[in-house]
Amino acid sequence: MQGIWTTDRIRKAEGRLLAVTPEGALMQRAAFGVAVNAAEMLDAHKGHVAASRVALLVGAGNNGGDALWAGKFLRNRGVAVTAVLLNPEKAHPQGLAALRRAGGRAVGLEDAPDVLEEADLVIDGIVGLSARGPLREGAASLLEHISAPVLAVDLPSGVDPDHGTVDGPAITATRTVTFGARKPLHVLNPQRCGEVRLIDIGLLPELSDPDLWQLDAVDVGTAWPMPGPHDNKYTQGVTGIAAGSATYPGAAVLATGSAVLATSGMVRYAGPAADLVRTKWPEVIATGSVTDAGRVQAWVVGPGIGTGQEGRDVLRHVLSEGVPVCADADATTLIARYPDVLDARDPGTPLVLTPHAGEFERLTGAAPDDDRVGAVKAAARRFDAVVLLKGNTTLIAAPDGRVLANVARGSWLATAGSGDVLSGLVGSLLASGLDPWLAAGAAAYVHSRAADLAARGVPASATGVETSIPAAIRQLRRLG
Ligand SMILES: NC(=O)C1=CN([C@@H]2O[C@H](COP(=O)(O)OP(=O)(O)OC[C@H]3O[C@@H](n4cnc5c(N)ncnc54)[C@H](O)[C@@H]3O)[C@@H](O)[C@H]2O)[C@@H](O)CC1
Ligand SMILES: [K+]
Repeated sequence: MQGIWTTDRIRKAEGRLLAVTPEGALMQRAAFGVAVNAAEMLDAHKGHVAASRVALLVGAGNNGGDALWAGKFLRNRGVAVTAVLLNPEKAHPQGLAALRRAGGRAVGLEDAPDVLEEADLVIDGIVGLSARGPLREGAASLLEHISAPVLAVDLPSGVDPDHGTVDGPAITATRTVTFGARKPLHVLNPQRCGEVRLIDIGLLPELSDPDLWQLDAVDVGTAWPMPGPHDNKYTQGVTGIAAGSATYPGAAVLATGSAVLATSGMVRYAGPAADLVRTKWPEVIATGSVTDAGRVQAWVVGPGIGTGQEGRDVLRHVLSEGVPVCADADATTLIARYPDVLDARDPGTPLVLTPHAGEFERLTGAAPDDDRVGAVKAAARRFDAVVLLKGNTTLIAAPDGRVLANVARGSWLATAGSGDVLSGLVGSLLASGLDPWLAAGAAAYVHSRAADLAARGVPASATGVETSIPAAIRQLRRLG
């Protein structure tokens, strides 16, 4: 699992590291990493490094210092480097001197439009860890002159480092090179950061207990249940699906199907769509009601069950069964409307809630604000549940404060029925006995990868996403 830390903690860790490192050494390491990435981008976009033109946008702090030193390293490779100094009196003195010694130029804001328009690559060193608010006037006026690829130093300037929010003019980077450890905006606003590359400057030993976690293919591949030689259909966990209604039988088919495809344990379905589910998934044991469904190791409840008395009874029944429950869609609305249904749940019974922003607002009384991480953590504590807040970056918080972020590569999952597929995945992993936080995180990961595989640049249906689940799991296994 990869860690992500807030800027306050990174700054403190940097302070400790700076105290035991020769002066300037960390900046040199960081800047060298920027220069290597710049050269790679020039090579990719122009086909050569020497004789290409790079514009540096240089702000008042060390972020600008990184850019100036990177410019010096690029000069050594024959690149024509021009620094645009946004605040000439405050530009990093050693960095500026080094760039000038290497034959680089420095200009003021008035010459910036021409420099930017001629550039093959722009390096954004306007502001880094100490950024507050959107770009100020001078820097903001330059945005319209940028047409070349942008390499952001540490973070795209103007984007809030801890929340990833943008309240005004901000840089959109093609690639971001960050130092020591990734910061929240890299996962909360991946669209602005482009591809994020991490340069090791020796900071990780100074950091512990990340504020956010991110799963990779190896983590998910390791966690994903694999039957052993002594397993049978029951020992791998039986998933129960309480979904669908006469009006929405499709939700039942989708949620059940994704549980069938996710692991090789057994799946039971209980609800009014039993006939349709049986026809589509003959391997499923389907019954008409949760009361005669038989034993399961986890329940998925909610997709398409409606928000009436019947749905409420179903929800109350599965919550009282003493096994982990993934409450999705209508179940979320029912919990918001009738919070006392949760009284049916034993305090020790794991619960996973999977709201989108609207359902989150219904559940908690407030839409997730700029601090999505804070909002989802508070909800997890309040409901004593794992809360999975859907979005382009899906956040998954556990009641003990751990938060996972899953970054989707595209937005193809914004399609009808996609949530039903996710809940089936969560349920099957809960049934296999996985820690509920990890189960929800691994499910979100495979869900988004299945969407990539199904879409490949064109819209994908929820059925298409579901059909791609085995391919997404196969990919994990290969990578893992
Ligand atoms: N401290 C360290 O050990 C290291 C720091 N490094 C670099 O140093 C950066 C942090 O440097 P600093 O703390 O000097 O701060 P920054 O360079 O992030 O910002 C400095 C100045 O920008 C101004 N500013 C804030 N918000 C602004 C906005 N929206 N528009 C325009 N100006 C704004 C601030 O008033 C401040 O004076 C990191 O992001 C990284 O790039 C690296 O060199 C690696 C080592
Ligand atoms: K920057």
